[in-house]
Amino acid sequence: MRKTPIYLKKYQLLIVMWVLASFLFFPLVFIVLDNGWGNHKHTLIEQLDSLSDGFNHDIEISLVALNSMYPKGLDCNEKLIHQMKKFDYHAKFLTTIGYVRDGNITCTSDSGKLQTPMKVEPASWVTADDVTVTLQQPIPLFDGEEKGITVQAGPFIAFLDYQQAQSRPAIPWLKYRTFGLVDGKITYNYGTIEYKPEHPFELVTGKRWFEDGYWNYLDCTRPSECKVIGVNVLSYFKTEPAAVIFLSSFFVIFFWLFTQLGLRLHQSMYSLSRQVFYGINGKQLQVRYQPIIDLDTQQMAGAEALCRWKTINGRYISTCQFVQQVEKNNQTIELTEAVIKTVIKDLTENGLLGRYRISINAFPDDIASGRILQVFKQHLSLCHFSTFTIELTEQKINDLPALSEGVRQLRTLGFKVAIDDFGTGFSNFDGLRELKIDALKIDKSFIWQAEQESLGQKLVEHIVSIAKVLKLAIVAEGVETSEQLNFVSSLGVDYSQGFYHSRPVDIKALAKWSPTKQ
Ligand SMILES: Nc1nc2c(ncn2[C@@H]2O[C@@H]3COP(=O)(O)O[C@H]4[C@@H](O)[C@H](n5cnc6c(=O)[nH]c(N)nc65)O[C@@H]4COP(=O)(O)O[C@H]3[C@H]2O)c(=O)[nH]1
Repeated sequence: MRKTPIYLKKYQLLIVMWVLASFLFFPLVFIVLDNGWGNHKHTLIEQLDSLSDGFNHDIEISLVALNSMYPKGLDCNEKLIHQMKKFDYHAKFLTTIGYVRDGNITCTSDSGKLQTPMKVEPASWVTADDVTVTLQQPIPLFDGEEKGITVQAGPFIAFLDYQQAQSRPAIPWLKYRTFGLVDGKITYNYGTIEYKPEHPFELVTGKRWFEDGYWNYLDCTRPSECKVIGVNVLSYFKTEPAAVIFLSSFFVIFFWLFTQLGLRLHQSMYSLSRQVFYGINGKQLQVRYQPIIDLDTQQMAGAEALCRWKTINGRYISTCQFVQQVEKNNQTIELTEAVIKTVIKDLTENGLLGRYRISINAFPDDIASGRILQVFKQHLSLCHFSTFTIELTEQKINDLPALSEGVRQLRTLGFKVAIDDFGTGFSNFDGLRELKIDALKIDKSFIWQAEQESLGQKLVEHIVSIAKVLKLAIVAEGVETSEQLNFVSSLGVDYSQGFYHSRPVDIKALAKWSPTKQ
């Protein structure tokens, strides 16, 4: 038996599809953002590089040049202060150059000779060229003092000019900041005002989406320096309506497509063909029994086993529709085996095995191939074979010689074989003779016409006379009224089956069934 697959409800499937759609849609948002600022990327990096070059250039020109001009240990004099002012004036990123003697700043380009020399704080880092960086160095400013980053080379110390290092970007949604690095620690930083990613060096993976409202890009290609460029996502979408239109159209298309796909999937998941494929099992398949009355004794001679099948939603569908689907799915033997197993179980549990003759519907091809016989041999002991009748519909006969052989084998082992719905298929004498069956079941459509004088009546009479010639037992199927019953009885029909006697019932009801109770 096949394992029942998971049947997702419509809303569950749609949720799965929408999650999938989001997985595909969000990369698109990244692509749009990436494209949006990608055009400006090179210009921006160039600008940042030139800022950085300018900054390094300032240090080089001012400090290194002053160093080569003035050795250590000088006293501050007018000439030195004047030189420092000159370099300070030309430097763009530096402000206030000072002279250090014995660990104290003794004069600066802004304040001249200091009344009280200012102590140089311990260096935060010393670079390979013996340049020291101090992060919290007090600096004399007007009457008071300010703390800032200083770079010291030799006796000269310079303060980073933050006014210069801060700028407003030309593109409102692009922000940037450059960080100087010594031994992996931040020294100076400059860039767009307000934009200071808190942990820029966690971004080493490259791009990370939505860090503090920015889509950040990290560029650490230069030694001792990293640039972080951020796209302000909200302001980008506010200023770029084309991107918004593009993304919203894609959003609608994506979700519409995936909704349609989900609905289609749901449809095929619940298709009759699939449900039948997995649904020939004890949960969905049941067997009902319709009594067959012996018209001589007026007693129940046996019953026909008729299957009932419900969908996974618990709705019963017409047996004919179900059987047709079983044939389309090539599951005929699977169905017959399931019915046979249920019938044997039902009969055994209710002490009816061997008490009544039970008719089982079978597909002619399964009889021809011997599969039916195999199934019976597998599930039932040989001594009970004679209490079963195998019914086959003449409409479905494909290979008459093979079927005759199958029928012969069944009968040899004790089964009775009957032709079901007789009159609706080939109904010819030669065929009947070749098959060597035991009984004929007259199709209900003829029985229903037989009440008044009609062609139907003549046909029933004709079928009965054929059956008698061939010495076959005759069953009238679909008997619904006393008139129909009287008519078939008067013709000498042996058995009657139909709603007049009983509708198909479950095994418990069959066990209690008696013709007088009806
Ligand atoms: N209106 C009316 N109907 C009556 C009356 N008496 C019996 N019937 C119905 O006629 C059908 C008789 O079975 P069938 O000719 O073998 O026709 C069966 C048989 O060909 C097929 N079938 C049913 N169960 C199985 C099965 O387990 N295996 C196979 N292979 N086919 C089956 O499906 C067909 C339809 O089965 P059901 O829907 O159960 O319909 C049953 C039964 O309920 C009556 O007085 N009035």
